[in-house]
Amino acid sequence: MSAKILIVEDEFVVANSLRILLKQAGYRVSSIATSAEEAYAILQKDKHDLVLLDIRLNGSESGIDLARKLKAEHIAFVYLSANSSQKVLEEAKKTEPYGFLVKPFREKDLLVALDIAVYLHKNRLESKLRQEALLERQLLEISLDVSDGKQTFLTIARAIRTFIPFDLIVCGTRPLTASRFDDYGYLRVGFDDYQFIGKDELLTISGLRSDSLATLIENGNTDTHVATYNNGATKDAVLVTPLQTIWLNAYNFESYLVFPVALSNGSWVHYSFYSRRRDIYMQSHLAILTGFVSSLTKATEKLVHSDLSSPPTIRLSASGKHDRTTHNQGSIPEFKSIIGKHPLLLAALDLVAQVAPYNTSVLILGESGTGKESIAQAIHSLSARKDGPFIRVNCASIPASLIESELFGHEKGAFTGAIEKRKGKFEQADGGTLFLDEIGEMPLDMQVRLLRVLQEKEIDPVGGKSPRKVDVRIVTATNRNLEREVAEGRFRLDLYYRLNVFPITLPPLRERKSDILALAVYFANRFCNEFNKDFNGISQSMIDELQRYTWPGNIRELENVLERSVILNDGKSELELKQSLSGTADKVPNKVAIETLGDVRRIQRETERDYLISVLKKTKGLIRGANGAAELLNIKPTTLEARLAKLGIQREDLGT
Ligand SMILES: Nc1ncnc2c1ncn2[C@@H]1O[C@H](COP(=O)(O)OP(=O)(O)OP(=O)(O)O)[C@@H](O)[C@H]1O
Repeated sequence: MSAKILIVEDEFVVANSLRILLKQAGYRVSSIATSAEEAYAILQKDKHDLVLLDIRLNGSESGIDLARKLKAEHIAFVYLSANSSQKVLEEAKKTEPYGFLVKPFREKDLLVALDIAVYLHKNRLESKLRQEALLERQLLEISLDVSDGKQTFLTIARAIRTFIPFDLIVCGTRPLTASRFDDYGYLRVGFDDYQFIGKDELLTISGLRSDSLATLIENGNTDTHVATYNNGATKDAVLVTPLQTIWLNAYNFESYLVFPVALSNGSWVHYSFYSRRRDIYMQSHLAILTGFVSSLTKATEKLVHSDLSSPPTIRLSASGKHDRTTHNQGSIPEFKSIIGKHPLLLAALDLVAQVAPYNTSVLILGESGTGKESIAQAIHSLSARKDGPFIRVNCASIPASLIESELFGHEKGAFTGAIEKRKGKFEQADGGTLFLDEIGEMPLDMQVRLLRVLQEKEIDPVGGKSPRKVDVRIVTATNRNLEREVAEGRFRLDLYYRLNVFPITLPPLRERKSDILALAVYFANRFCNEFNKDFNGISQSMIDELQRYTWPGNIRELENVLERSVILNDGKSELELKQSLSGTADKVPNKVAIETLGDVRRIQRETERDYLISVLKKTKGLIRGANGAAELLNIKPTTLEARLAKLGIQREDLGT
């Protein structure tokens, strides 16, 4: 049956022509509402598949206000709007619309947008239902489990994490009194790595004495109700309790959400979620918790009746520090080569774990060198397709004239030079994953073909007579702002929405500087192993420099810097930088413009080249044997020769 649509538009002429257009295209238009209030009343009475929504409306509420309600109730909507200010567009984007049409639009644009909205809604709904079923099952399993209290709480935290992101989760019984302060929590310190925080730890971190904490609790108000707090957001002014202030300050949290659960004995347990990110908690998070309140209550009953004093799974070590459950990305081996614990990276990995098992298309966004390919690989390895092929295509590196046959294959004789039949990347990826890197570079005519393949799930090889079915999961990546590309006419809106079903954004390295040291040590170990050298640590001055730098080339640039440092190291001392990093403007006054990753690579190559030439000059060109350059650099002569060849260093360069 065709989709049923409600039009919310206060300009009669526009609304009426939309109605005619949609009817002609086979949609059912139930009615036209001119205000958000009227539309909401209609939607309460009658189920609709989609709402077409103007932003500016009659009445006190705007289309964006209505959209927030639609989002909470999982009703799909597409905005229709005349040119709006950047601020309005930002607000509209936060409501996660299923499409956006700017007036005046063409009939074709409208129909494509609706088609995609219906597709997206189906996908999002399916994935939401799957996730909810999983959470429900996990919570019920917890209520039947026999673990100790701390383990039970950790299991609850892990299950909820996918739905309610947090850096710290705390639970405690209420009403709260100083004599019965039993709040405790888990601080997330890795993908699946948590640190237990009880009263003692809270006192240590806050620098408070036990009696001051007691006074604070006795004299202060306590949290008594559901609340979301977003620092900086003035709209939701809530009273922050003294205890919450301690948690907020202890870890520099910016947002929190409190959710109370009523127990059968009349008492309450409060779950508090804290995050270092601003404005993260929304009504939709509370709606999720409310939806699970019955199974969460069962798990909580189990939690409060568990023996908290039984041997905890996570033990305190003699030093008072806590042993971690795992290192790196913990229980997921596919993440083991993804180093870092920054909340922005962990948030991205949560999304990866969430989407990987399904066939949903994923769009990975991030600057060059942020690890997009590594993430695409992890999505494949975590999916049921993991034994199938993982095929990568760099859309930027294939000439426009070859891209069609490269992707879809060709028959023998299809064009001059096609001397035999060739399978395209789609067919090669059959049963597996096709990773289309730098999708923003794909020519417009190929974008149409790609859209068709995504819709029909079949390909047309060049010169072929009939289409062939393919079973491929598509993961795409780009370092471009695709929305801007769409606005400037270089990327098709319909393809953008099709690919953007599940976006994952990777943070640039400068926004996760706390991961730099771990990454540097990881790369240092890797290259020392590769070049067969001992790793003697990284000098403090190099660490300081790495921390100060802004990393335009992100992790790839850091990897290159470490490779060079290891090559230039004698294997007996700490790694040094030898040459300062070149990206920070204030450090290199008259530097050449460094605008692309290519510039960074070129400078790195030149530095390494200069250094090797200076060493070769010292050894008078001698590479092998005693006092040869290889010995001075403590690398194998063959490795040095390979580097010299790669950098194009010849005898003439030594000036001898
Ligand atoms: N979190 C990480 N831990 C360890 N190594 C990483 C991590 N992220 C990326 N790398 C490494 O950094 C390098 C660059 O990563 P990758 O090629 O995945 O980036 P990219 O975003 O796809 O880059 P581009 O946009 O230029 O294609 C690779 O060698 C990868 O193995």
